[in-house]
Amino acid sequence: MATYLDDLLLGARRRVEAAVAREPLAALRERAVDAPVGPAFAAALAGAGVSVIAEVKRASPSKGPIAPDLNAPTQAAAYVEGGAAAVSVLTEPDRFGGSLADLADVAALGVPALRKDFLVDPYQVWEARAAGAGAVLLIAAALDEPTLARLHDEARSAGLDVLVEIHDEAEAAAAGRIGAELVGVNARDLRTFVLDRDGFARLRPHLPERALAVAESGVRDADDVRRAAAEGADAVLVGEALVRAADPRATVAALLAAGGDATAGPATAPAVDHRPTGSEAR
Ligand SMILES: O=C(O)c1ccccc1NCC(=O)[C@H](O)[C@H](O)COP(=O)(O)O
Repeated sequence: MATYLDDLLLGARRRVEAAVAREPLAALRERAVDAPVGPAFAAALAGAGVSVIAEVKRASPSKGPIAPDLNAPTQAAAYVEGGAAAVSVLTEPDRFGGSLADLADVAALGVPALRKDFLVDPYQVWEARAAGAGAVLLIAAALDEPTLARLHDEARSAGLDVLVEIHDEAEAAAAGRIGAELVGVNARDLRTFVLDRDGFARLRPHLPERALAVAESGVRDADDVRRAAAEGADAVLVGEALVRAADPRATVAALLAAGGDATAGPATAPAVDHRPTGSEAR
């Protein structure tokens, strides 16, 4: 029986086909390398304490509509004022209500931005680059290992960082083999939507030694961030709790403080970008 994840992957393939018909890969690449490179994503997470990757999320398969009227750049600006190191933007339209326009609008703020979507084709990597993203998400559960490695290499050659998302020991090992430098443990099973709140602690020792570790999904409050910090997270990725918050700026600041960053508060300096320039990424 087809799962939600299968449907999401099928939808992604269909959107790629339609997009290629409008703009072939060669033309997209040409446009992408001429666009300014987005601020570095991974470097922004490497500071003291647990960094916050704050997500722009209007809806989800597990919850339905969450914040349907959310304005992506306004929400992202509040996150940045609260001290978020980076912003995750769901670009999947059918179940999450997102778009590449949201990604471009958020990236235009000058914040490191992650394209969070169901990537199955190099074309989507170049769409992210053209929109000004600093990173893309690759979901190990959605890709066989050769495809995961190919998309990882494509993203790196496009000058993007890659957050490799895993759910178990086998996927953690695959992340190591492909040279992942940024690995997220998603507490949410993408087929059943059940949250495994012990998953990060269980999988943390299996992550590639030098990789930054991100705890994704189900982070509700300061206690959850304290727990992630104690379990060895470098960053937490938080969606629903922030889009439902009455004051997203203050909520990010409170999560950041719980993560042990003595400098918690409004972000003042952009992250240093050590990645290739647009023409070097060509
Ligand atoms: O959120 C879902 O229901 C979902 C279902 C199937 C695939 C992916 C899904 N979410 C994407 C994410 O990974 C989360 O948006 C992200 O980690 C933030 O999670 P949360 O803080 O629990 O909103």
